[in-house]
Amino acid sequence: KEERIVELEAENAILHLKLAEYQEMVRKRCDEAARVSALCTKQQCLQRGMHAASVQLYHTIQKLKKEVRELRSSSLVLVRDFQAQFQDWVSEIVTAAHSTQLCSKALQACQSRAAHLEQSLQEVSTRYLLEKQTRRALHNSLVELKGNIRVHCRIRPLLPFDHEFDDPALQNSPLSGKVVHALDDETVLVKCSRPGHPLVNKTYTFERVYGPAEPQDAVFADVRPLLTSLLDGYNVCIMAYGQTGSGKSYTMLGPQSKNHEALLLETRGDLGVIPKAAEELFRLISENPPQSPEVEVSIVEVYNNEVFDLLAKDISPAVPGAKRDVIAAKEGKKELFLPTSELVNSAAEFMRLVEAGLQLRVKHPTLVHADSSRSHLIITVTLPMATSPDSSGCPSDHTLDSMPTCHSPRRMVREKQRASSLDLPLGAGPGDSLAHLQQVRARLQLVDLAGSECAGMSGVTGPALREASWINRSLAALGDVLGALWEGRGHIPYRNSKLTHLLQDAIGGDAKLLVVLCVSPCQEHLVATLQSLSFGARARQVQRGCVGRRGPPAARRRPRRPD
Ligand SMILES: Nc1ncnc2c1ncn2[C@@H]1O[C@H](COP(=O)(O)OP(=O)(O)OP(=O)(O)O)[C@@H](O)[C@H]1O
Repeated sequence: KEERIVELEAENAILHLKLAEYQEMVRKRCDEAARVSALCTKQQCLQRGMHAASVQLYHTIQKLKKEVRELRSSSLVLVRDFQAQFQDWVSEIVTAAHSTQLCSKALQACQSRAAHLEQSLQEVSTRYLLEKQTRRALHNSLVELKGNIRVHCRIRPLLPFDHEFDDPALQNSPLSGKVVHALDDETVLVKCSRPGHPLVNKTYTFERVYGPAEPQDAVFADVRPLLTSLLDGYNVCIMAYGQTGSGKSYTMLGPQSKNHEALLLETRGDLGVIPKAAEELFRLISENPPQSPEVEVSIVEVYNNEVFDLLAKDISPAVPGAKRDVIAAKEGKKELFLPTSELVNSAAEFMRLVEAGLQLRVKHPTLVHADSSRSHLIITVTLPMATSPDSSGCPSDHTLDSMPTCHSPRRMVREKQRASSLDLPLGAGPGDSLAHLQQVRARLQLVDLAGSECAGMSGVTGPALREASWINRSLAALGDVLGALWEGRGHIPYRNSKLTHLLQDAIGGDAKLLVVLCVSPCQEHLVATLQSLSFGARARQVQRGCVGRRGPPAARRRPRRPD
């Protein structure tokens, strides 16, 4: 029994083990069944989604099929349209090609016509230029025959010290802008406007008008022929006139700097009339070998109606060097001022003298111009002219200015002073007859006038006001002299001012006189500009009779460019 019990217990244990095994299998099968059931559920969902998607896809495909059908029919229509349009275009292109051919033929015809017209325009322009030159030459000859004063006008550009400079709106405003314009190379247009009044345009005609952009070279190009005339024996005077700050010193000397040495160093284009004239003078002299290379220079300034010698030397050993000396008029047959004169052999020597003189010139800053010249500067260049003893060649009676050759320079200057003080030929002894004199002199005067000014605008007081008053008085005296000459009065009031007294020969005599009017373009200077332009207009009306030449007849000399 016990064995049986053990057997049964062992059997029971085995059965328990099997049961546990079967339970484990059942649990695994249950897990698998659950997983399979979840997969089945998921698959069912997917199947449902796929069904819905396939239904949607079916609808979409149906729709797309419909659209493709529509597209096909509309593309057929488009193709048909395009073919029709293409046919149109082809026919248009054929027509255009045809008309292009016609046009190119017409263009060729036009081009040859234009070339022809251009050529004739060129011919006409050349003829016009020639005619203009001829007219100008004839006008110059007429001016010369009548002894008229040539007047050129230079309009300076707007400059940083002008109110309008930085403001383009002001520049074009009729009440405060640029009101003076060069209409062409002979006409100045002034737009006169006052608040509450209509705009009045005034025009002035001169022998030459330089616009603001015209360089120094353009001014000198018109001065150069006068130097040829000087070497041909004519007295010449070139004078810059205008209100303060209008560009007189710029025109005559070039841009000014405190260091006057700069005059020699300035770029060539900027040099003014005086340095360029010096170079041209010595160039012309070097081309004419019989001509003496020495010219005599004197420099004076008229300041407060006194004449100052700017080349006077202080000979006292204590203060050697330059001295600003007053010159009193010497009474003789004719009152004369006798400034120191020096002989120079080259343009560089000439300019060194000018620079030395400028160091002594009186300047004073004003509200209108920070570097205002307070005196009239007169540089006189006297040139001995070689001639034969019997050559008369001189229509006027200026042989009194003749002088003999062959003296040392120092003696020549002294003798000249002595002779001119008596108004006799230099070196002429008691027995000398004028017919035997071997040289005559031609004179070039280069004048940088002080500028007229309105004390209200320039803001000067005290001594500067006195200077301004003398400047205005001497310029008024210049105007009076021109007025008297214009009216042909018997008495010309040269002696009313030292300025007119000194320039008497140039203004009323036989010199070729060129006045360069300098004007500002600004509205604020309009009154002074109109005054300057009226002065110029009056000056060119003055007829002084034929200008006279000193020296041998033109036939004996090398031909020069006509002035
Ligand atoms: N054409 C120009 N181009 C450039 N700058 C100019 C011109 N004209 C004048 N200027 C300048 O304008 C200023 C005044 O000119 P400038 O000294 O020649 O006047 P001005 O008429 O001699 O005056 P003032 O009578 O008071 O001495 C200077 O700074 C000068 O350099």
